[in-house]
Amino acid sequence: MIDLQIPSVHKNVGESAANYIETLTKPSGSLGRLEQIAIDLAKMTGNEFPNITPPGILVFAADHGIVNEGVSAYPQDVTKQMVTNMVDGGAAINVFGRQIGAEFRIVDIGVVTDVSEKEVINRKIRQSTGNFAVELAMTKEEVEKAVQIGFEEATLFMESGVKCLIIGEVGIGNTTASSAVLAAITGADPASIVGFGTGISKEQHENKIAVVQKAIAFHQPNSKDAIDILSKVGGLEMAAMVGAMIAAAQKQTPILLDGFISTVSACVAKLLAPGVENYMTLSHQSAEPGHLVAIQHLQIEPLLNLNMRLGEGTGAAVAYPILLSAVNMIKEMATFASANVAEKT
Ligand SMILES: Cc1cc2ncn([C@H]3O[C@H](COP(=O)(O)O)[C@@H](O)[C@H]3O)c2cc1C
Ligand SMILES: O=C(O)c1cccnc1
Repeated sequence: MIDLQIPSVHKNVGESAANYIETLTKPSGSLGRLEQIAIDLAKMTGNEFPNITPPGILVFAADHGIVNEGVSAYPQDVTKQMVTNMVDGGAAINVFGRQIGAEFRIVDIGVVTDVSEKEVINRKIRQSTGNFAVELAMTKEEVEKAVQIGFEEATLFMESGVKCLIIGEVGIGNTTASSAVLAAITGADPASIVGFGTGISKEQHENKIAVVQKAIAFHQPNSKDAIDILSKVGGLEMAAMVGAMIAAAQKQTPILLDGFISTVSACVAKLLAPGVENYMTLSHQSAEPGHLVAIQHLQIEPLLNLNMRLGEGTGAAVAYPILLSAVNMIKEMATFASANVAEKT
């Protein structure tokens, strides 16, 4: 298992950033939350003038046996097809990634079919998880392997120069796995978490709630044991995302969370490695109802609410320029003294 120790954030650097922001040529507090974002990034990176460029988008792809229960609006084949689409640059995450000058990598951690594209990093652990309505999603060893792989791939990505990590996913059925994981962690009724995912019908939604309720009753996951929860009702890409988040936090690299799957994985990461959450910023609030439950659990404030519900890392890529604005503010604005502007009377 990977090292789970998370370094403390640099509180003193945050304090100097806050003091320095007070000297910039603007009324105190007038850049609102951008000011706190700059302070938070300074605390994470240990640099009063943080560098978050280039951002890196790391997508983990995997399939889910739970799709046999009729929980998604799309066929399982779409996972592999979207991996190909991402390699070809046509997915939403490619578009938004290009627009922010992001580096992009995609890892196959458990797609059910063979992925032959050489651009896809092949770290397949198994072909899809098991159907957790009737069996374990995966063994505890497989969970630990996926966490380890996520950790390794994120580490390599950061070593290549990435300064802010966006961790995305693709995997048909993963809103069901995320709902079950969140129900296991929070104890909340799946009925208050389960949403419409890719756009299922009302009948399918009722079935999806029942599937998650039954799975929780069947497996009785231990709410305090991240590995137990992932093994019983999780996903391979979720476990890899957890490992990637821990790697970023250990390198004191800011993590920009995306939507439902990303935030649920962040809740798991916090359970496994407390302190990891201090390196996270939440990009947006997804339309998936369970996202609010995860947000409240993590006690983190989303930057945007655009009614998005796609995943892939898209919300994070769209929100990244907000982080960049905060950083450029503290790096480039003149001070009252340097610009010879009169201070408040
Ligand atoms: C074309 C397409 C592209 C996607 N990109 C991300 N997702 C998102 O939707 C899926 C989860 O929803 P559910 O649990 O309802 O299957 C995941 O692949 C997630 O990344 C997509 C879904 C589709 C159909
Ligand atoms: O919020 C998300 O991340 C999400 C919602 C629906 C489908 N896929 C992802």
